[in-house]
Amino acid sequence: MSNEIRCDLCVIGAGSGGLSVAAGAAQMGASVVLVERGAMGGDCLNTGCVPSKALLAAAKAAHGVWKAARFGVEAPEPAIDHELVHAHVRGTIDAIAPHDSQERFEGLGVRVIRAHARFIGPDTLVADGTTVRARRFVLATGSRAFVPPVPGLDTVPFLTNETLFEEPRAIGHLIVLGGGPIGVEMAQAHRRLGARVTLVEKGTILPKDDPELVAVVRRHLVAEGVDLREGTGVARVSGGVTAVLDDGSTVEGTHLLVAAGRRANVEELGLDAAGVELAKNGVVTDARLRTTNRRVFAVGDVAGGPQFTHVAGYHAGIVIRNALFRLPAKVNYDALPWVTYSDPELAQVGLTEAMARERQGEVRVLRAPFAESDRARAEARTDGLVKLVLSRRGRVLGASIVGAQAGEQIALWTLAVSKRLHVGAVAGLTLPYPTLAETGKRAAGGWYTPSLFGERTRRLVRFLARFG
Ligand SMILES: Cc1cc2nc3c(=O)[nH]c(=O)nc-3n(C[C@H](O)[C@H](O)[C@H](O)COP(=O)(O)OP(=O)(O)OC[C@H]3O[C@@H](n4cnc5c(N)ncnc54)[C@H](O)[C@@H]3O)c2cc1C
Ligand SMILES: NC(=O)c1ccc[n+]([C@@H]2O[C@H](COP(=O)([O-])OP(=O)(O)OC[C@H]3O[C@@H](n4cnc5c(N)ncnc54)[C@H](O)[C@@H]3O)[C@@H](O)[C@H]2O)c1
Repeated sequence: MSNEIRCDLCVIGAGSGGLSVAAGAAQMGASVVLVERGAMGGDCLNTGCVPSKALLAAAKAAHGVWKAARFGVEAPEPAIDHELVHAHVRGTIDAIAPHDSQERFEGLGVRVIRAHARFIGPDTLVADGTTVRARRFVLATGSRAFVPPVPGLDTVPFLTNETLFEEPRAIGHLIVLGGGPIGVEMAQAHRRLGARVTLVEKGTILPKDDPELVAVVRRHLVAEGVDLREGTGVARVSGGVTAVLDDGSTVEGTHLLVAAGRRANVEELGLDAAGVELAKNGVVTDARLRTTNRRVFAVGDVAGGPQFTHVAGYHAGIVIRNALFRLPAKVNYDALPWVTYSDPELAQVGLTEAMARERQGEVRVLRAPFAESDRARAEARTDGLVKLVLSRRGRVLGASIVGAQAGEQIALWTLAVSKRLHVGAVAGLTLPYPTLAETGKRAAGGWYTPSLFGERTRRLVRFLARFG
């Protein structure tokens, strides 16, 4: 039976971006229709952030047992029950799912349609026989794993983020194709859970991060037994599963994980009919996240920018201001943080040293190692570094942290970058002792070291001492 709905806002995709737009708009009084063809919660909840972080937590627990002897705690070799690990991953998703559920959104007043959406005109789409006419649309259709044109890949079984977390059995030898955040996180997780792992990256791992800090992550991966092959791609695959690399070597594995980047979901959406133009990986958007059809906005992975859940949430705020309040809010990624949840974690906000030098020419770089942190020593987590990139006058342009809880520590520096603070704002803080965050303060203090402990200060102190 066909019917027609008119609404203020129609959101396509119930992932991180679409749910944030729908929840915000509905609670602000807009009439909202949300169309989702798959599971509510999208990639992040079902096949991305949540299961990967749950798996990493299990892997960290196993690693903790191996490391316990370092503290004088003798423990037998950890036995991994893969079905229980899988149950933990599933249980974590299930615990979060109600927040993203159809019931919750209907409770907020959102009309939810569980079907594939396709535009049939610039202001009309159809989903499961329902025609939706909306004042504004939000495209939040996300992305999926990019499968590179490697010869033989169409003949062998391979895993992606969509199937990896469904595997309840032990993996013998995992070959990971791609050394971005997915490849690195999943390589370490599986190694720690007992698999042999070979990670093949045609360039260098984590290329968007500062190489000086990436080196620390690399050292840990190798020390834990990940067979890291950088600078060589996978030339072809066959059987179940043999990978021949560009350098001529052969890797025999039991499973292959393809983690070679993402492709935006733009197919079969009727974007032609809507007048929405495609970009290289997603749709064309302006700084206000408007597509080439001014009624249609795009958020999250399909918008063609950085692909993170917190970016999708940030986009949602921009679109709500534009679409509901007609405010010309624009995206700005200057203070965008990101974290790779390897162990040690790797976190970045603002400019890396290389980016800052390219854009600003002269910059100051300050460093402090975790090895000088009393807390890091107590916890035997001394391998880490805080690196600050400052303008000539001391404004914080960027911060990079590798080490324990780097992802938590980057919050302070996100504030510093977004508020364009002088490094003295952090150097002057009193932070609780002993915390890892003190390392950041120590790095910041480096700005003052040359003048504070220099000859001029010494002369001044001696001079003032004469007055009693
Ligand atoms: C393994 C992995 C780990 C990750 N870890 C992190 C992390 O730790 N931190 C982080 O910030 N980011 C992480 N990400 C990235 C993060 O998951 C994405 O950036 C985020 O999910 C993007 O949200 P989105 O709303 O754009 O898309 P999605 O969450 O993918 O949602 C899109 C939704 O649209 C639906 N859809 C598509 N087409 C249609 C259609 N035609 N009709 C109806 N519905 C449609 C899909 O079914 C899907 O539910 C990770 C990603 C992966 C793969
Ligand atoms: N912690 C997090 O926030 C987190 C975690 C996972 C994913 N993500 C998001 O998901 C996105 C996708 O992650 P990803 O790791 O799939 O992609 P990516 O694009 O970041 O990395 C893919 C890597 O695969 C390599 N590669 C491509 N083809 C290859 C080949 N034939 N042989 C060898 N190497 C090859 C590329 O050189 C690249 O380094 C990330 O960019 C990130 O935005 C975020």
